[in-house]
Amino acid sequence: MAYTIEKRDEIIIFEINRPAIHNAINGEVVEGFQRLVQNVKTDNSIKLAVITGAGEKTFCSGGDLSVFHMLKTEKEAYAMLSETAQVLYEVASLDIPTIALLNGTAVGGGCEIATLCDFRLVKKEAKCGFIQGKLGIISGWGGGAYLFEKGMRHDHALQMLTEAVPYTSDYLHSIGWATEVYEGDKYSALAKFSEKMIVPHASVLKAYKKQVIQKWENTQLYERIMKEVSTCSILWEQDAHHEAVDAFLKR
Ligand SMILES: CC[C@H](C(=O)O)C(=O)SCCNC(=O)CCNC(=O)[C@H](O)C(C)(C)COP(=O)(O)OP(=O)(O)OC[C@H]1O[C@@H](n2cnc3c(N)ncnc32)[C@H](O)[C@@H]1OP(=O)(O)O
Repeated sequence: MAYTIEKRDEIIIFEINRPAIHNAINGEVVEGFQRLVQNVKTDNSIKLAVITGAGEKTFCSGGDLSVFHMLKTEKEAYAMLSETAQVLYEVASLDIPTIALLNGTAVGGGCEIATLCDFRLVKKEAKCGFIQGKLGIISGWGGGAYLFEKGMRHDHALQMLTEAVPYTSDYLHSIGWATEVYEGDKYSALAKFSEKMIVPHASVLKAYKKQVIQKWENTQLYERIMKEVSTCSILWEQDAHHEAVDAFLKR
C-alpha cells in the first residue's frame, strides 16, 4: 500500500509509504487522504491527526513526477491539481488539530502538505522548501494560501515561496514555520509534543479547531486555494515547466 493508517489510542496516524521515490504523492495516496478524513469523521474518539512519511530520509517529495509529468495541458493539470487540493483542504479542515511529523525532507507538494497542518514537528536533519519555482510553476495544492495563514512574518513567507529552495530545520523554526525541531525517534517526539494536548476532551479540541475553520471560511481560504490551483495550471502548460521536469527525470 502507498500509505498506512494506524490508530494509536486517540491519535490517528497517516504514513505516506513510498520511500523508494521519497514518498511522492500519487492517486493512491490521495485516496488514502480521503480515507483518513472518513476515519476521523466517523470516530469521535480521535483527538489528533498526524501525517508522516515512511523511512528516515523524506517526509514527502511532492507530486509523483513520473506520473504527473504526463499531464501537459492547463486543463489536464487543473483536473489533477484541483482534485488533490480539494482532498487536502478536507484534511486541513478536519475538526481536530493536525500534526505534520516530518521524518525528513519535505519539498514541493510535500512542503504544502506539511504547511496545511496545524503543527510541524521537524526532524533536525530535514530540509523543507517550496521548490516548485525551480520547475516553472507555483504551489499547486494551495501551499501558498496555507502559508499566509500561519502567522509568519510576511517577508519570510513570501521569501519561502519565491526563493524556491529547501531550508534547514533550525532556520524554519526561527521564522516560525516549524513548530518544533526534534532529534531521535519521531514517535517519541510526537508523544512528548502531544502529551498535554491529548488530555482535554475531544469536544474542547474540536471547538478550538472550528474557530480556525470559521476564520478560513470568513476569509475565503478555499477560494484562494482554488485560484492558486488555477494559476499553477496555467504555468504548468508552459514550456519552462515541462523542460524542467524532463531535465529532472533525465538527470
Ligand atoms: C504536482 C505538483 C506539486 C505541487 O507543487 O502542487 C509538486 O509537488 S511539484 C514538485 C515535485 N517534486 C519535486 O520536484 C521534488 C523532486 N525530488 C527531489 O528534489 C529530490 O529527489 C529529493 C530532494 C526529494 C531527494 O534527493 P536525493 O538526491 O536524495 O534523491 P534523488 O533526487 O536521486 O531521487 C531518488 C529517486 O527518487 C526519484 N524521485 C524523487 N522525487 C520524486 C518525485 N517527486 N516524483 C518522482 N520520482 C521522484 C528520483 O527521480 C530518483 O529516481 P531514480 O530512478 O533513482 O533516478
